[in-house]
Amino acid sequence: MDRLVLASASPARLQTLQSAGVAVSVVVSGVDESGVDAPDTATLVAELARLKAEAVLPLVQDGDVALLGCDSLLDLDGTPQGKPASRQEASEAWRRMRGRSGTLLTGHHLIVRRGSLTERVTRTASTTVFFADLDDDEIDAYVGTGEPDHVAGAFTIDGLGGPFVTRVEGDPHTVVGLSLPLLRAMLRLVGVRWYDLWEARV
Ligand SMILES: Nc1nc2c(ncn2[C@H]2C[C@H](O)[C@@H](COP(=O)(O)OP(=O)(O)OP(=O)(O)O)O2)c(=O)[nH]1
Repeated sequence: MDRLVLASASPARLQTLQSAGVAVSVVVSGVDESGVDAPDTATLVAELARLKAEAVLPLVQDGDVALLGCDSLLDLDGTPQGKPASRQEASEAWRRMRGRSGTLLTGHHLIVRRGSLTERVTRTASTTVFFADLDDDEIDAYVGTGEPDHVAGAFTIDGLGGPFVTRVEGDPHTVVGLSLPLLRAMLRLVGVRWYDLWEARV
């Protein structure tokens, strides 16, 4: 196993893996997330991650493969928040979030196929995110950049939203959309060592 197939259109997930030296190919699942329901946010992100990875598996050519699907949502008071549907929704989300904390949950579904054996591992990582107490003008300015439109919970920790997150408790990569230490542990459960996936380095 010398490459990971990422079943995600997320530039943040791809960048996270590439920065960690992982040889990665992207096959976007195109899964419609809208109709999927679950009793809680942790279960929902795990199910969405599973749907994405399983949708891509048949698209990957035969042979051995390690394939990962992910999904991220912000849980605020038990309510899952994905990407805002509008600028208005992003503003309303920030008015709820400011000065408080929420839990960013990222589901991971790993499929490893070796010959006729296919193994699956699903795990969810959670990181608590503490938000600065933005005033209305800051919220309007940040929402106006358009960055919140594309990210779960309408914020980033590694982009324009950086100043608006005062601290995190847990793996920060989970917030960006893919927990590297969790993926390492998942791979190990199915006999893949992290360094097997490192891009050949000169
Ligand atoms: N760079 C960055 N991206 C973030 C952050 N928080 C959330 N995101 C992004 C990661 C994902 O691209 C997106 C969450 O949406 P999804 O989990 O549905 O993934 P996405 O629709 O991007 O692609 P996919 O459904 O996997 O094909 O939000 C952050 O702090 N930094």
